[in-house]
This record gives sequence, structure tokens and C-alpha cells, in this order.
Amino acid sequence: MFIRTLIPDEVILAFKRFFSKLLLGFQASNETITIEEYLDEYYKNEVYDSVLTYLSSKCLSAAHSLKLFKPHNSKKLIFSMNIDQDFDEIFDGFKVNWSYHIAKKKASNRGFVRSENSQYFVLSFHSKYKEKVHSLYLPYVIKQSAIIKFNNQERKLFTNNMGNSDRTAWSSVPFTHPSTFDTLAITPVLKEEIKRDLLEFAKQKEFYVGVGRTWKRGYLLYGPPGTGKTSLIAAIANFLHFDIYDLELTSVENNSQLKKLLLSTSSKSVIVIEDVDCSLDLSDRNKKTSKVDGGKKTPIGSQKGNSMSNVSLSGVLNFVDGLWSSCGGERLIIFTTNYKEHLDKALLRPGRMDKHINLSYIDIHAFKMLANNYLHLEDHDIMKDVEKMLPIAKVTPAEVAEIFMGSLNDVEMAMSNVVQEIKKRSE
Ligand SMILES: Nc1ncnc2c1ncn2[C@@H]1O[C@H](COP(=O)(O)OP(=O)(O)OP(=O)(O)O)[C@@H](O)[C@H]1O
Repeated sequence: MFIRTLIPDEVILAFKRFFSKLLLGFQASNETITIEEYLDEYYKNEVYDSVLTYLSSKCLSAAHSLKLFKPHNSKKLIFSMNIDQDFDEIFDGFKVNWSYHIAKKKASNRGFVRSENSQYFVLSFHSKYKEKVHSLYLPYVIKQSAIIKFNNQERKLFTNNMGNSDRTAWSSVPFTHPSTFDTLAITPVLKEEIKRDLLEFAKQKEFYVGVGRTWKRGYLLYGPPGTGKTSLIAAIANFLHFDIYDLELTSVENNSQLKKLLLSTSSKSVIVIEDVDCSLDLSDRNKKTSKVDGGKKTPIGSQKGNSMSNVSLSGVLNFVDGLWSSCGGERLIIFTTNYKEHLDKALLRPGRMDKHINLSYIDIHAFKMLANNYLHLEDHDIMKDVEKMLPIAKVTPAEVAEIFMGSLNDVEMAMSNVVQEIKKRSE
């Protein structure tokens, strides 16, 4: 569902035009089409690229003899089937066949005649499926190719806190956090609700533009330490295939630096401000500056010995919904806090924080998920006792995970340790 945006519409159109041209010229006896010429270089390369990506993934898993190679003076990995080699695919109940060929042709240039190799793929199918190939199969190939490219893209974790002398610059490392919605132990209903909301958000560009709203969504994750706020952020980024910008407010000197940082984020990103109550004085947004240091204006929270940011709450509010946040494509802004009650209402209102997600102590569903993920345990006699004790024990998923980690190879020991801890806590 995020795929269409990866392929420019013109390319899809060109692809369709290209194939319809070929298909229209079909003879009933001739059931092949070739991906060659007919298009200008740009479109031809794009179309070719989609087919290559698609065929590479198919053939790599289908046959070892089909391999990728990199011809010199090309940056691209080019797919190679052996000449005249082919493979079949069944799609929607009919068969198509892809094959790869090289044709030698003579080219004349200023009186010289050279022979050139021209490579092409042939897609063959029975002519009665012409329409289906055109309207279903080829769009499917483009879509699959986009999915493959999308999944192979490396994503990044950006931070503004890597000791850069330029306070408005982001540094990045590859984002490799393994958390996904499958590994996340939270109530299933909540998990599905979040996934649904994310999917809705991802596909609603037209809606946001139509009602004059910037295409962003704000989440507030709140709950005690160790309940999975950071893990949920990673799972969200992995789910959407977005980059993450981890914004450390205490490293930002003023509101204009904050604005610059926001402007240099890319679209399709999650911007995260963790423990917002600890890095920003959010108690009073009317109080813009306080006078200390011999009358010099000092922003809220910058007093000596205070680890608060110099950025004001209004700076953050502008950051969240100011005019300049309308730059570019979709952004998800996530704030986390252990104490929702410490936050100013201005920050919490819908439009700024559209969704408030409470991550709390572990319940029996989340407990079973962790037992399954860590110990591969489907069920256990002791689960009934655990279920009874959990509501009063107030144990976090992080604590349970830690106990499981201690006895990964001994399920009984792991369960006995965890029950002991839960008992202790419920007393
Ligand atoms: N809901 C969860 N599902 C799976 N693992 C979890 C969950 N919550 C916590 N964990 C485990 O505990 C560790 C700490 O969790 P995490 O950092 O996500 O919690 P947090 O709520 O962000 O904590 P803090 O408020 O201290 O930042 C994670 O690395 C993960 O292994």
C-alpha cells in the first residue's frame, strides 16, 4: 500500500503505453512481447529496471543457474538468465513465460559497420490472455518490483546529538533495530488498532491535502519505564519502512535551530522526542523567557544546573504544527513520556498529538507473547496463576523479558523465576 509512490505515475503510464502498443500489434499466432525500444531511454530504463528486479527475485529463488552480474561501466546489478533460458510462472490461473535473449545486429556509423549485441526479455503467453496480461499481470510485476526495492532499501537512524559543531545538522547510522509488531508484547487489540491507524495515515495523502492539513500524525506514547515505548517506535518505523529522527531537545540551543532541524528531515520519517517532560519545561507556555544572568533573556529551562532544553514550549508547538512543518511528504511525530500528567494540554490536543497510546504493565496476553518469543512456549500449567496475579503485580514487559533472558534454555526455570517475581510483587 506504500508502493505506488515509489514509481512515478509517468513511468506506470509509459509502461502501460509501451505494452499496449505491443499488445495491440499482436498476431493471434504470435504470443510474445519484447521489452525493447519503443520508449525513450529514461522510460525504457525504468521499465527494464522493474522487470529486472522482479525477475531477479523470482529466478534467484527458483534456480541457481540464474544469476546476477554487474557488467563493467554499469552501476546496476543486471540480471542474467542464460541465453535462451526461461522460466514459467502461473498467474491468476494462466501461464506466462519469461526468457532472455541476445540478438546480434549490425550498426553502421560513419561508414563503419559494427555488430552490436542487444539484450532483451521475451514474455510469452497464450494470446487469449492478452487482456489479463495487460491489465493484471504487468501492473503486478511493477508492484512486486517496487515492493522488493522498497524492502531492500537501507533505512537510517538520525540523531542531532553526535557532538556535531553544527547544532542544526543530523548524523546518521543504519537503522537496524529488530523490533516489529510480531515481537512486541502489547495487548493484541491495541496492536491492531495502532497498525490500522498507521495504514490509514500512510494511504491518506489526498485526504490530508484536500482538507488543508499537513500530512503528519502525532503520537504520544506514555507509560512507566520498560513498557515498550522505544520498542514500539522501532516497530512502527520497521512497519512503515520510515527513517527515524531521534531529536535530542537538550542539544538544541534555540527555536530557530529547532526549525532548521525540522526542515532538514526527509519525508517518510518518524521524528521522535523521547521523555519530553524531562527535556523541556512544559509547565507554562505563556511564560516565554525568564530574566536571569544580569537581565539577559534566557529561554525557559536554561538556568544553570538544569538539564532542560533552551527551546521553549511554543517552539515545540510550532515544530509540531507550524506552517513550516508542511514541507515535503509524510511525517509521524512521536513524543514519549513516563508522566503524561506533566504535559501541557496545548501539546496534547488533537491535531498535535492525534493518538495517545498508553503502554502499561504486562497483562496475560502480552505475557504469553513474550513467553512464546523468548522460550517458544505455547502454554504452561502455571499460566492460570500468572493471569490471576498479574493485575496486581505491576510487572513491566522489560522485567519479564529480563528474567526469560536469564534462562533461555531452561523453560521450567524461567517460568519458576518469573512466577516467583510476580508473587513477590503482588504481595
Ligand atoms: N512491550 C514489549 N514487548 C517486547 N519487549 C519489550 C516490551 N517492553 C519492553 N521490552 C523489552 O525491554 C527493553 C526495554 O524496553 P523499552 O526501551 O522499549 O521500554 P521504554 O518504555 O521505552 O522504557 P523507558 O521509558 O525507560 O525508555 C526492550 O529492549 C525490550 O527487550
